Amino acid sequence: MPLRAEGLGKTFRSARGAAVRALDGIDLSIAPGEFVSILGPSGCGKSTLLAILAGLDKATQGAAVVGGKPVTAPLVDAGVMFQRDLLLDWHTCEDNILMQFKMRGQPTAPHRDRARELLALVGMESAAQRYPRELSGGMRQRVAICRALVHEPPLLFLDEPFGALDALTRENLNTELAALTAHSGATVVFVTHGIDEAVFLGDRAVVMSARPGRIIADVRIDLPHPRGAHIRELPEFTAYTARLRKLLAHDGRPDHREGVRP
Ligand SMILES: Nc1ncnc2c1ncn2[C@@H]1O[C@H](COP(=O)(O)OP(=O)(O)OP(=O)(O)O)[C@@H](O)[C@H]1O
Repeated sequence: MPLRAEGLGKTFRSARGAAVRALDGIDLSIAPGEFVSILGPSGCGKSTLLAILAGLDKATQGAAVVGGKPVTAPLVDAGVMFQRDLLLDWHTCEDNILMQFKMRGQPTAPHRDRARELLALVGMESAAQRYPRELSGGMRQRVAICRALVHEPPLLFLDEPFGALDALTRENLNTELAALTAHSGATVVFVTHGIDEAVFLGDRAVVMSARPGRIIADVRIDLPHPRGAHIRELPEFTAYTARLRKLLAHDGRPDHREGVRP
């Protein structure tokens, strides 16, 4: 499903009434099936942008448009995943996944096989009847991925889903997510602080400036699919990460410190 931000801006009112301009003039167009990573300094408005695109928050300027229609309410078809997995500790992993259907007032039985299939795809088949509290952080995020995908959403919004995990688990989950999203054909918006995972997963990496967040670069990641672990060994991979690191470090400005000795 195609997704657009048109001149999107957001100003918050702080508790004391001061204006906090989080986003300014965001224009972004995402094609169906595209995976777009969003990078930017802390507090630049990445989560706010994601929330507006998903219909969880409202823009104060411009609009989010999904499938040709302005977004005015939470997108019920979308899959979402956050840094905190938000699994319900009193339900089994399988029932957490099936919550997608319960929440929509739909029967869960027809989807039980699919839930198990997804768990197997992320190496968690033995966890179906276990409770989230018995699992490690990485295992919980695997269950959360299954929950975000089980209803086959045409859109997926991921806000730093692996931010709290160790580097190796994160790399493994990146590989699994690449395979799952390539297979599902979903349009994905992925907010991250991780330059490596932005490149590894993305068809594009969008870089935002410090607040108010504006788009300062939109880099097409021309790496082959399917994205397996070998991708990280390619010289092009390193070239992309170096380029993005530079853009983030300089916030899109020329390096004024060039030639300045410490
Ligand atoms: N409800 C709110 N009320 C007031 N200000 C807010 C609110 N939500 C976010 N902000 C402010 O808007 C700015 C953007 O926040 P946002 O969480 O979108 O940034 P971010 O890029 O996702 O940050 P991080 O990378 O640290 O998660 C921040 O300055 C934040 O303090």
